[in-house]
Amino acid sequence: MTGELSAQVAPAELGYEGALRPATLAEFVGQEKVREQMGLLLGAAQIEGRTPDHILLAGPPGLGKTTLSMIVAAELGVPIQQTSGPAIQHAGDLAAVLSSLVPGEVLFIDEIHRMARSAEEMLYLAMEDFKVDIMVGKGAGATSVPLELSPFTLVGATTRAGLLPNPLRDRFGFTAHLEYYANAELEGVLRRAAGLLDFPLEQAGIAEIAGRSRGTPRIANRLLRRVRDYTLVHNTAPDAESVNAALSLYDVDEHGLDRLDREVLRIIVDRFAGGPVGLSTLAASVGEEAETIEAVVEPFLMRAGLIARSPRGRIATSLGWSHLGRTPPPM
Ligand SMILES: Nc1ncnc2c1ncn2[C@@H]1O[C@H](COP(=O)(O)OP(=O)(O)OP(=O)(O)O)[C@@H](O)[C@H]1O
Repeated sequence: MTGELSAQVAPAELGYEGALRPATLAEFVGQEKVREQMGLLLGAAQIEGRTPDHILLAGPPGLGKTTLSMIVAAELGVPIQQTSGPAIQHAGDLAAVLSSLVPGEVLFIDEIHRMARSAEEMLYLAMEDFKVDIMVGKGAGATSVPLELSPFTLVGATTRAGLLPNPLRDRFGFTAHLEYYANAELEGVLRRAAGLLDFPLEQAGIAEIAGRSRGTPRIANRLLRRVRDYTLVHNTAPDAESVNAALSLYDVDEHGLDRLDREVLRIIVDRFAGGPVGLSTLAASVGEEAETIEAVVEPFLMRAGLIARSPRGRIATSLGWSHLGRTPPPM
């Protein structure tokens, strides 16, 4: 353990998300291509008795990046240390984590695009040669002392692969692009989770939740839990009717839009006459971080065809207008 910067992950991680995390590649539902690519990468490394190439996981939140990093460690039978870009403010923070790694260990850096620039530069050498140069002293008397590291596998996760500097991106031997899950895959995620929770939700209910989960397993699992709460408290059957009642109580509409999504859409339509609206104006209007709007809300609304991006900002499509029950202005 290296203080607050990283946390050793106990195998039986507690909590709802932890309990539902698949532990092996075989249990990981969907993302066929990524699973196959990853399986090859890990298999070849194991045959040759070396650490695999460093892995970059790119994609929107909640699609399984943290889960995959743990699977990499579990499949290789090695420990994992987790940290995140924002926790690495200085090169020294990174040096402390790197020097504590045991041979073969997986280092998971979430939101790697938010790491300090000085640390990024240290990481280049560490990834390539398992070495870092530590600066000792200040000013004219400062010298750099090389430090050998244990061989390790870096698993970086980012929602913004485009923000990574090229030299860093190039040092990952494999980039997995995680895509939103198809409804059939989400049904698989939900069936697995319902089984683990001992909740006999019928197929129509599973399909209903999948359709409202925005292609995201984390959301699917969260909605499943709300539905389970509902059936427990109201003593109703684990069926589609309970799903509809529970999800309307939690303001998740039939397309999976939640309160924030609808608010963003409503502001574009009502306050800005359909747009265009710039990201920062939009974020300020709904009182949310621009990053949340950009990484979570927008991709979903765009995928659903409710908004579009123009060079001057976001605009509501005619589908977006009609989703709110408004008539789009004539073109
Ligand atoms: N392919 C999958 N099969 C089954 N469950 C999954 C899958 N992917 C994700 N999950 C579940 O979804 C939840 C969220 O996954 P995870 O935390 O790995 O997402 P993430 O992409 O790392 O998100 P973030 O970037 O926000 O941390 C976990 O509870 C995990 O069990």
